[in-house]
Amino acid sequence: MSETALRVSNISMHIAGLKAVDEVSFDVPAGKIVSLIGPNGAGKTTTFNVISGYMRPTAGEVLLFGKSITGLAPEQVARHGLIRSFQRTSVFPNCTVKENLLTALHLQGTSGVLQALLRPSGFRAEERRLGGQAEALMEFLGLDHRADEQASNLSYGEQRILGVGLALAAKPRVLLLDEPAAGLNPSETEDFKRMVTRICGSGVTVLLVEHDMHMVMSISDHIVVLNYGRLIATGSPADIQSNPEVIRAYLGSGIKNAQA
Ligand SMILES: Nc1ncnc2c1ncn2[C@@H]1O[C@H](COP(=O)(O)OP(=O)(O)OP(=O)(O)O)[C@@H](O)[C@H]1O
Repeated sequence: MSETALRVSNISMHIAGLKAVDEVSFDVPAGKIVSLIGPNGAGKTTTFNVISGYMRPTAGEVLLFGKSITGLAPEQVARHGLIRSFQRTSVFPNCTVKENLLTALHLQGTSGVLQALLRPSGFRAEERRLGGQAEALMEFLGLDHRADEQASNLSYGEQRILGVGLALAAKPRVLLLDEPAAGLNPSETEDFKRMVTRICGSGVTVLLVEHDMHMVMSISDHIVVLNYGRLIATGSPADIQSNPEVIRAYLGSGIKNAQA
């Protein structure tokens, strides 16, 4: 059996008297792609906010590889290896693709002004090391041919991929993706799906919130369904597609949308 990367244990998040998330528990196995789905207002974003430290849950616990990260600030959660990539693109528009990745890598690196002043050769070695990592990341993302392009000149799909690249620069063990396919055209969605599969293949566990049911059903190992803040089903894509409660609450219209 595979190790549990992320355990969400009985979390509740009450906001102004509303049970946005109500006693939700699920596991994300290491090395898998898990999708969190459900109708608008079901509590998906709130669950992401709790997991990634943007909200402290009213009750319950979040464990990352067995260690509690409940109530930690987002930067502390990130230091433990859980990184969240946001729905809106968050690239530096006036920098090139390579500069974007180098900036993100520098934030993880050890070089600093003091080190540069004290030991310029060490600083140069660090620059070379990060340059090599940026090249490898660009190749992994399929953006190597765009290395010197300003990020604002990339297509929307490429900008989303670069946004994920910035998250990957932090070397996550678990990556949370918030509606990665939103606004992407079908061919960009295919590119994105391939990249998510490659990310998972490289050993990073992926949890995503997504409304595009074609994407969810084709890439997920496991699906978690929320409705009105409560967990109503978990299972494989096949289990979920044939679950009457999920069809009633969500997939009835979701499948129609996905096929449109
Ligand atoms: N900061 C907040 N203040 C008040 N209500 C909130 C807040 N955040 C979430 N809610 C409410 O909590 C419930 C769950 O919202 P949430 O955004 O988590 O759902 P969702 O499943 O992500 O929806 P969507 O698919 O539309 O993004 C909703 O009823 C929402 O209105």
